Amino acid sequence: MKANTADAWVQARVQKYGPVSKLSLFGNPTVLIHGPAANKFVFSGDSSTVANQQTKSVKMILGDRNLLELSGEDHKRVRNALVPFLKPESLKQYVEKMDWEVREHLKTHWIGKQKVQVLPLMKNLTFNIICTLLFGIERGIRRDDLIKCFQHMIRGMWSIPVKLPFTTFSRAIRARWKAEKILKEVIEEKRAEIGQNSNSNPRDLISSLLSSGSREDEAITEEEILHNSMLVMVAGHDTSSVLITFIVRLLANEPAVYSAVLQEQEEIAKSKAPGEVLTWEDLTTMKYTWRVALETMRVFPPLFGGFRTAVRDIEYDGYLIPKGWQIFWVSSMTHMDESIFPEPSKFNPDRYENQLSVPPYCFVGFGGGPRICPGNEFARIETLVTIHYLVTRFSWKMCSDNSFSRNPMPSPSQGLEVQITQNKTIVTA
Ligand code: HEM
Repeated sequence: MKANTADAWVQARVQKYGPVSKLSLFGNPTVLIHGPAANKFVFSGDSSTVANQQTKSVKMILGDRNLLELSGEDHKRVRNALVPFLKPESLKQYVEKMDWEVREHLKTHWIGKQKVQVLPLMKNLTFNIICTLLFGIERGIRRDDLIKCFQHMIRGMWSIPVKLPFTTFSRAIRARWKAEKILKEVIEEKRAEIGQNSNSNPRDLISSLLSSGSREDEAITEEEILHNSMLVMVAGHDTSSVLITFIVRLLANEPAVYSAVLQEQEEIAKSKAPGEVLTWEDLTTMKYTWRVALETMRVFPPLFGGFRTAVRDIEYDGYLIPKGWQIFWVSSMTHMDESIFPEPSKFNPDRYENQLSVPPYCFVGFGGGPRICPGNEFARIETLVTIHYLVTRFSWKMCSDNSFSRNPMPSPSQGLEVQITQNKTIVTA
């Protein structure tokens, strides 16, 4: 994984052993499957066939009531509480806040600089966006403390769960308790606010969760709010920061795509008065830029794949998957299948001109079925707003080479160091 040999490794296995093969991963018997039918089988499987299962480290760090650990009715109930705030109708009103976060970030970290490292900066930006929009946590000591906690927690999620002092995992567990303490204070504050003004619409995800479910079968517990807040912070900022970073890398390597994105974004920038913010309507016109993002996700999916567990003996494609075995799905084999995406190595955003031309379960950057990423619209908005300000205000060229590793998210060499020049043509505010 680390040296980015994962795609080649999967391809070699499939060539040698065929579409279904068994192996041992993390000490567990595992079946590797791929392709649209496999994706459909994994994503649409119900809790009587496949269960979602994360590693022990992930479960201990995020808590056992987070969505990834839940199945059946429990999963449905918690997901139903989470989703309303992440729907386009709710997110529409937050474009202005997102716009403000991006401009503040650029003022602090890009303007006046000659070189920047894109990936760490994008992690900082997407974390701040989540804190403001989803958790209503203002800038300051509390937010800075949370960022530090989450950095340790994310490192620990991919480590071996050894609870000895000074291990990455132990540091992650200590950070997790500190993050939980901060989030508990935030929940108490939001609860008090709701108590004082029970008729107002929820302004962030925690308030929305606290206000959800008046019926007993809809209610979500405080523990579930905590564990899912931690999940959203991790799932939300790590993935989007990788996507934005790889778009920046791609735009440096593909001049024709860069010109087309710039033209689309300049049209919008020219229609604005100095300092005027982007609106939801502006985002709906950024069609080409979003196609570039989709194509970036096809070639460099932030999530390489994932795991499920067979709840009972299951027959798949003529093979028996025994109860308790891990099922490993990978996106790259489907995304690089030339019968679905002709000339798969060619970067071609026009593939998505007609969304219906991509058959179901073939583009799985956001997963599929009942566990499809509930943050996909949130990711779309933050990506488009960020790319708008980056291309209209800066030009860049890469300082580092084109290589990247996976740990397990794709991570460009030297965090993608780029040399930047500030554009003079568009008025900045
Ligand atoms: C480019 C950005 C993103 C990518 C590529 C991405 C990708 C994915 C994928 C592939 C899954 C399904 C995993 C599986 O079925 O095993 C998933 C699930 C999830 N994502 Fe995202 N995600 C992104 C952004 C976000 C954001 C911004 C949020 C929150 C605001 C979020 C929250 C979640 C949650 C909570 C789940 C678990 C859903 C469930 O189990 O029901 N993601 N994501």
